[in-house]
This record gives sequence, structure tokens and C-alpha cells, in this order.
Amino acid sequence: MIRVVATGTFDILHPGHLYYLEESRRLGDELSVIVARDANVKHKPRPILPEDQRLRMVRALKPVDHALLGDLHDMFRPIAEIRPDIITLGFNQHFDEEHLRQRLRDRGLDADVVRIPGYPGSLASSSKIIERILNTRGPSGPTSPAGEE
Ligand SMILES: Cc1cc2nc3c(=O)[nH]c(=O)nc-3n(C[C@H](O)[C@H](O)[C@H](O)COP(=O)(O)O)c2cc1C
Ligand SMILES: Nc1ncnc2c1ncn2[C@@H]1O[C@H](COP(=O)(O)OP(=O)(O)OP(=O)(O)O)[C@@H](O)[C@H]1O
Repeated sequence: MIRVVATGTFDILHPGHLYYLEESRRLGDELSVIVARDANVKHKPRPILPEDQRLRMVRALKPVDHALLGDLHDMFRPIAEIRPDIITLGFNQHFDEEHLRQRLRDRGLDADVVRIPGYPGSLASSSKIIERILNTRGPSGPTSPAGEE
């Protein structure tokens, strides 16, 4: 039984998320997904959708066997519980593979780390979808009703 773990914020689902999770699942027999806590998303604007909602949607996706919210303080705690054989990183996750492998070894965890490539598609990005919403439906967007600020 090969256990795989995937991680991410998953704010406003799109086909890039699905591709990452499908490719992660293909590497093993069981896929667990750790969804980032609202309080831990500091490297970009805070998610639009709250963590419970992001978790619920990820859990419903076909390639996902288990989904859980991450730990608030220690990112290796869920990993120590799941004991995966493989941890996948998405194409734009800011972790260095070798550094992550070393930190895992330091904690007595010997999971391999595999980078999954990007899925092509102009709207396969949460931030681009948000940008498009603001540009097309925001106060100065082309579809706002006449006379409304
Ligand atoms: C091995 C690993 C374990 C993680 N564990 C947690 C965790 O327990 N709690 C959490 O809030 N984020 C955790 N994260 C981080 C997020 O799930 C996410 O990868 C990070 O916020 C980068 O998000 P993004 O690629 O979705 O922008 C973990 C990331 C990795 C690579
Ligand atoms: N287009 C994509 N192709 C492949 N993997 C993707 C794609 N978009 C996101 N992922 C992966 O899905 C996981 C969760 O991604 P995340 O929630 O950061 O979405 P995002 O669309 O990259 O967000 P943002 O646009 O805010 O950076 C990460 O591992 C990320 O690398």
C-alpha cells in the first residue's frame, strides 16, 4: 500500500488543482490531502473561502481518499500521523525538494518528495480567477449595471 500526501490552499477550485491531485493519486494507492489553515496562508493574500469550505470541496474530489486540515503550528505533525511514502509538491509550491527531504529525515520521516508539473490553462490559478472576477464584475468592470458605483 503506497500512501501519497498532497498539500495546498485550494481556494476556489480549478482544473490545475484537479490535475495535481489526479497525478498525485496515480503515484500510489491512497491519497491524503492536507489543506492549509487560513492562519498559515501568509505567503499570498489570505484565502477568499474559509478553511472548512476549502476542505469540504477538496474531500469531494474523485482522486481524494482522505482530506484534513493541516496543523496550526507544526506542518510535520499530520505527516507523522499519516506516514506517507510519497509527498507531492505542486509546480508552484515554494518548497525546495532536497531541503524538505532533509527536514523530513530530521524528524524520522522517510517520505520521498515528488514535484508534479503544471497543468496548462490560463484560468488554472486561483489568483487569476479572482483577478478576472475583479476585472469583469468589479465596480469598474464591463458588466456592472449602469448607474451603480
Ligand atoms: C509536507 C507539507 C506539509 C504541510 N502541512 C501543513 C500543515 O500541517 N498545516 C498548514 O496549514 N499547512 C501545511 N502545509 C502547507 C500548505 O498546505 C501549502 O502547501 C502552503 O501553504 C503553500 O500553499 P499553496 O501552494 O497552496 O500556495 C504543508 C505543506 C507541505 C509541503
Ligand atoms: N495550474 C496548475 N497546475 C498544476 N498544479 C497546480 C496548478 N494550480 C495549482 N496547482 C497545485 O495545487 C496545489 C494547491 O494550489 P493553490 O491552492 O496554491 O492554487 P493556485 O491556483 O496555485 O493559487 P494562487 O493562484 O493563489 O497561487 C499546489 O500544490 C499547486 O502547485
